Amino acid sequence: MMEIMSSIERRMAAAWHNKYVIRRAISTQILMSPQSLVSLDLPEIWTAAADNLRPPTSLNCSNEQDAVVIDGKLIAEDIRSTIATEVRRMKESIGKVPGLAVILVGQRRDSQTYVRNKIKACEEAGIKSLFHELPEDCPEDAVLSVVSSFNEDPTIHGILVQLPLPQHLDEVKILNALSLEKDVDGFHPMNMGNLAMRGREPLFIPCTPKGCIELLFRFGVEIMGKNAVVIGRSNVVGLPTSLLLQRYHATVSVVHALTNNPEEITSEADIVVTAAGVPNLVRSNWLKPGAVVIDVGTCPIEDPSSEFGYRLVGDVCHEEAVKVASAITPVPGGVGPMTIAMLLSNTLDSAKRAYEFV
Ligand SMILES: Nc1nc(=O)c2c([nH]1)NC[C@@H]1CN(c3ccc(C(=O)N[C@@H](CCC(=O)O)C(=O)O)cc3)C=[N+]21
Ligand SMILES: [Mg+2]
Repeated sequence: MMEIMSSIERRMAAAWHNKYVIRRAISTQILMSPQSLVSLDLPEIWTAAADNLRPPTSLNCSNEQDAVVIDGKLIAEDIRSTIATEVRRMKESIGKVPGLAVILVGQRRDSQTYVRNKIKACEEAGIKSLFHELPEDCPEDAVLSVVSSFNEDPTIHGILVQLPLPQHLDEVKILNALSLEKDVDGFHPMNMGNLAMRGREPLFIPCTPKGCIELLFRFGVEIMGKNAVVIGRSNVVGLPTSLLLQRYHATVSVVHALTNNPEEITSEADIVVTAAGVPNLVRSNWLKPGAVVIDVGTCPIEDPSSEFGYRLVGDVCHEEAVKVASAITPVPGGVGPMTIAMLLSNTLDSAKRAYEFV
């Protein structure tokens, strides 16, 4: 009994500590923390962050309080405005701008929305974008030839093949065809391999994982030595996120559809990143009090009241989780906008590399 009590006490203390650290981080805007994956001139970003980000109205540290809802949209806007400034500086000093090519095969409505958002974000940041649309039933050669023409185009520094591709196309073959230097999604096997291996650096970190880690950095969440659980093992989110968390010295477990006791494993985590695509998968009993929860799930569910006929929900039962977690990202308005900001960041980095512009 004694032991059980002290274990509960330890958890409560940890919960309180987490909330305290995060609230203090927000109140003093540790958003000023020198750590960032957006490789821009640090002093500039951090000044901009201090100006643009408003702290939440209540900074009480009491354990009864709901989790801080991490405003990914606001942080993404801040990053995008910093990128816009960099693009302007590049244009003024060398007369060049970064260029992104987006290839969309087929007519998926969600893909069309994401692609439109990406192109709009490029425009706002002063990044040139080229959009190439191909029909659902187009042959593989047609996609490969578009990829190869963008590979050759010196004004294009990033190429994005919107996933998922239609069934008849070989995704591995198409992603392999991208020039490594232009793989701003970071999905090329060479980039992924370099992300996985110690002592190596990938040219690009995949956008969604990079956005998740950036949110942790900006909220002053310590990663080193913490238990992190990643739910999902997809090539685009789960796998690279687990690798990235290991790079920052977390102890990482990956939970997936065939895991025996996912809630038990997840409830040990200080940091939970969930990318399963299953609405309401993560309930309050999955969470350790004070955990930081990054919800990557984007499941379109039918909603006749929305103008598009659907709306996006995450993997986390938000109403329950806010009562237990210390910080949580919403869907929409959390990781999604960060993904786009990181795509622009990778495209800018790529252009800087191509022109040797510092
Ligand atoms: N090659 C490739 N690269 C990708 O990065 C890629 C992809 N394929 N295929 C699909 C997924 C999904 N994805 C999202 C990007 C932005 C939002 C986003 O901005 N979401 C907004 C809401 C958007 C809305 O309301 O429709 C939000 O969460 O607030 C969501 C999802 C990128 N993906
Ligand atoms: Mg995804």
